[in-house]
Amino acid sequence: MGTSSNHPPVGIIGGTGLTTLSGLELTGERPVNTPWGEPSSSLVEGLLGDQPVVFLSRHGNPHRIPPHQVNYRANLHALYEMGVRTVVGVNAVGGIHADMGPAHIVIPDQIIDYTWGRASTFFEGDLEETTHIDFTFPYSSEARALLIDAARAEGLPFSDFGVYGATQGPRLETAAEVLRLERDGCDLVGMTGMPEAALAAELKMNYVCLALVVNRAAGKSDHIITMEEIEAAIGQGMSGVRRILEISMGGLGALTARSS
Ligand SMILES: CSC[C@H]1O[C@H](OP(=O)(O)O)[C@H](O)[C@@H]1O
Ligand code: HPA
Repeated sequence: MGTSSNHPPVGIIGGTGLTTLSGLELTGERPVNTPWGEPSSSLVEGLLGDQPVVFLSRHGNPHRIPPHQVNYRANLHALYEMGVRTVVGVNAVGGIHADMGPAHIVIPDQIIDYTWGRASTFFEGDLEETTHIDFTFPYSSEARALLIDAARAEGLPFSDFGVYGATQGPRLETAAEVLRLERDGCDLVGMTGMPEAALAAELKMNYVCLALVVNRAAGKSDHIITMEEIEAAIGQGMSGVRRILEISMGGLGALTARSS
């Protein structure tokens, strides 16, 4: 067994195509419960290099929870209780920007939230005061820089910018909806980026999105979207995502908690 750094564990929330994290030297696995209910999966503890990691599968393992039914509050709270202060959310996305085709990696810098009806805050119920967190920059700039450096070092096809449009799902979008997202300034579309990012911010955790484009968004190619093309893009691109995680992990572990 390898030796562990003294850094707190980094949380990795794996999405479509990343239900388990190969390369993790396992140190434990436990089911947990939280005041917000059960997380999507048990929490898998291990080492990536010498960095402690806690891995959680957003859609469960096996993949069975649709995006609008993920218990995002339980997921983030469970990671927080394990000592995690920096979280990487790995997401499969549709590419809207012309340069963001299948197997392209994106480290986005902004979000627009189109989801509805999801439990999206920890600040509700019997409160002593209302709380409005700042969310100007939803992703940690330090964590983004580490992922960008790793993608560059590996020579992977990637973009260091992008607006993630979070839709409700579970259906994919219409072509007109994607045109609207594009007019709004979205470069990517996915179904799970929110409220995950906002809940991490409420807990003062650093949060960063590592997105793999698995299809061109609806209407942006000459064909409809198929699961076959999505699986092919995952097969082509997820190894790069894993490499970025491996390379950046020590730096992510060294980050201090979000200041605002
Ligand atoms: C057609 S795949 C859609 C599915 O994949 C993405 O999940 P995740 O962000 O967890 O990787 C997307 O948000 C949908 O849930
Ligand atoms: O085209 C998409 N739309 C929404 N979510 C997605 N997740 C992967 N591809 C897509």
